[in-house]
Amino acid sequence: MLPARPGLVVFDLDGTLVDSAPDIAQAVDIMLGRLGLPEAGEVRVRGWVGNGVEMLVKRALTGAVRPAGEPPRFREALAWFMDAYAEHMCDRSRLYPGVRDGLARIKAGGFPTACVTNKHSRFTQTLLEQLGLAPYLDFVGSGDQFAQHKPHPEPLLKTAAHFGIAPAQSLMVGDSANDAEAAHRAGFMLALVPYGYHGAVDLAALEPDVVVKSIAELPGLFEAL
Ligand SMILES: O=C(O)COP(=O)(O)O
Ligand SMILES: [Mg+2]
Repeated sequence: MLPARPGLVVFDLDGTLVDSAPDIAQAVDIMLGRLGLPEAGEVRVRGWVGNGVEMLVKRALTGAVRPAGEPPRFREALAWFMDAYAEHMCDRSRLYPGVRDGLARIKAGGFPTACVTNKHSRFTQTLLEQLGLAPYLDFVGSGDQFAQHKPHPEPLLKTAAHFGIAPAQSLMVGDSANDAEAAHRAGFMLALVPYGYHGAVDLAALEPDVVVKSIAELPGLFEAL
């Protein structure tokens, strides 16, 4: 259970609000095709999302989840990916069930809201607008807008400071080990969703305050506090 009623609710994007992997996978495969390399496919790409676009492209080029250094043709590959994803960002990406309803009720309840993602700012705002989420979010912070990515706590600490809310009064809602580590290091409360892109990680091992099956469960939890 959450230890306190949050004064700020911060949402992760990919894997928490939006199932973006089908379009990300398509753009990865377009990029690999341009380089004359075999396609990766959606199942593998799902395991590569969550650490920003540069890491995604390195993973796609090497097939390794923790690639060392910069693989050959990285810059060229990154440019191909950025172009392909910009063109196909919203072909098949969908909100997870309960997201719109949950966000609308949280906003109506007067809670300040933010989205903090490792996604590049070239894509974040457009995706939020195309999926109709922009009106529910008071602040959006993308991976390239902070010096450090999640799991580093900086994006969360800067976001809490932006609102003037103490980290201990702030809630991170995410799907991955990156979100959990960032939340713990920042001193945020943590809610996790069981879907998304956390691979085989056991959610309990990430020590969330609460696991919610959908974002629509959150407003009821807040009311109870
Ligand atoms: O890695 C990305 O591009 C985005 O990941 P996030 O929205 O889950 O932080
Ligand atoms: Mg995520």
